[in-house]
Amino acid sequence: MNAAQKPFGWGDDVRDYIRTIPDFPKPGIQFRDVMPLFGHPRGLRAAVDRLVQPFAGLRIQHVAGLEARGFIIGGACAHQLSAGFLAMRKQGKLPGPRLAQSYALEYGEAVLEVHDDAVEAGEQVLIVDDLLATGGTAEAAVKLIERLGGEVVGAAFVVDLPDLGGRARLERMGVAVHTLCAYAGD
Ligand SMILES: O=P(O)(O)OC[C@H]1O[C@H](OP(=O)(O)OP(=O)(O)O)[C@H](O)[C@@H]1O
Ligand SMILES: Nc1ncnc2[nH]cnc12
Repeated sequence: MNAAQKPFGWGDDVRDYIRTIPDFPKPGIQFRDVMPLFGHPRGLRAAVDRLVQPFAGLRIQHVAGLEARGFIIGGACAHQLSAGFLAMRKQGKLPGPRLAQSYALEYGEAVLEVHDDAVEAGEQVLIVDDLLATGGTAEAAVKLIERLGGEVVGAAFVVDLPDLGGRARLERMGVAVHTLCAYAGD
């Protein structure tokens, strides 16, 4: 039985539906693949419900999803919170006037961009992504939202890799971090 066929119960650990692929995309990286969780009918529902739970009842105007897997789970969370969806895109994808922020990844470097009219001053934004590693991507998202005048109410991730320091890095910036599971020590 593969993960998509196994029934998902409310008490289940989301890790049972996340696959680890060694040495992807580079030797030494343990790639935590959330797609079996997102591909499971009740797994996706459980992930969304658990991610938005601490933020339900807040006045959130936008969920900012980080390209690319953050678009899947962030779009679903935006719908659940009756918020708009804000696309934080990799460089070169946005057609209109935009702000850019460069950052370092666990395995490379990149630039995140957002349209310069995507957030009104004072609007509250929740950041959502599949995984928090070094926190470089999420830190770039926080900086872009704040440069636009928005307020980051929190950042929610399915997976935390605490050994890579992302949670501590975001918390040092004053961001409330919510994660559903962690992989540490390997
Ligand atoms: O905390 P960090 O060290 O910044 O790493 C986390 C980011 O890395 C992955 O995205 P990736 O850049 O691989 O893009 P993808 O979703 O397009 O595959 C993941 O989806 C996060 O966005
Ligand atoms: N170990 C990892 N698994 C999946 N996505 C990642 N993004 C950064 N590090 C990752």
